[in-house]
Amino acid sequence: MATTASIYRNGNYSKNSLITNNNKVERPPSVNSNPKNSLKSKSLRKSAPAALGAAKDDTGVPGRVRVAVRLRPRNAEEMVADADFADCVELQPEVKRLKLRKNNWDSDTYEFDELLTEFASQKRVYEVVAKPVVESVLDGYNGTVMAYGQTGTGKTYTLGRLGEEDTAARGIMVRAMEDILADVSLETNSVSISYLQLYMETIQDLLNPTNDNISIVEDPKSGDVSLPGASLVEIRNQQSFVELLRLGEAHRFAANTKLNAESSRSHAILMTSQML
Ligand SMILES: Nc1ncnc2c1ncn2[C@@H]1O[C@H](COP(=O)(O)OP(=O)(O)OP(=O)(O)O)[C@@H](O)[C@H]1O
Repeated sequence: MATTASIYRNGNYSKNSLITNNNKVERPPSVNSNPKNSLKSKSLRKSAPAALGAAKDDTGVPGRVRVAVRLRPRNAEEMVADADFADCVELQPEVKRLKLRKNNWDSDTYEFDELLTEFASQKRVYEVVAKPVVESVLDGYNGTVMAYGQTGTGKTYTLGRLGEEDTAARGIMVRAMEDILADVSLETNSVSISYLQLYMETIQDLLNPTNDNISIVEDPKSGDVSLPGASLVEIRNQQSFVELLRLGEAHRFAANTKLNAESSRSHAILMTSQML
């Protein structure tokens, strides 16, 4: 099970979106004090009458973190083992709740903004989770889409699939850039990306691997966080974007885990900026 969080915030001269693949973190990441370009913790709400009331009141509050959960289908190994997710997870899409069964007599229920079952298409996931953030970025706000979950739960699948053989499999990054490029004129605007990985406490440039210790700079006055050492590459068209993603992916640190033969092992961060 992977969760995705979407955040929208006001921006200044440029419009930025941040798409991250947050790997193997046991606890939600800490909340950044800077609202712009920030990675924020997901707001899992345990279902209780008061919490449900608060969630309804929250709807439409600008800048609120929205959290969706996606259940992936069983993989080949799980099929062979005849694993049954229903033993521990029950999705209740009509009320957007997920029940985690601890044992036969004890369970916890959580409420999400969106629940995506194993039958949810990549298109549906994009439209529910990321499209609103992309639209908000095109309106001049900063936005972040973050995937979070245990190894093998489908973060890379959800965000990073290029969908070259099967266009229906295109993930959030490819679909987001398609929508950005459909909206802007590259004759008058410029769209650029940085693509990075966070591994073993250092940030490496996936578009220029020799640049392997990028520092994080925080403006003491505004609290804005930036990575001045990261390559910023201008996008000419969708094809050039996909080529950069492929280049970056080739530089990503990967190794197998017990649960995923092609585990990414690092946090990937794609940043796009649109300059007016
Ligand atoms: N919704 C889905 N539909 C079909 N297959 C999926 C889905 N989600 C994930 N998978 C498959 O499950 C496997 C693990 O997915 P993925 O590599 O995206 O996990 P991950 O969370 O990025 O793992 P890691 O953190 O180890 O990098 C892959 O083979 C992927 O193709």
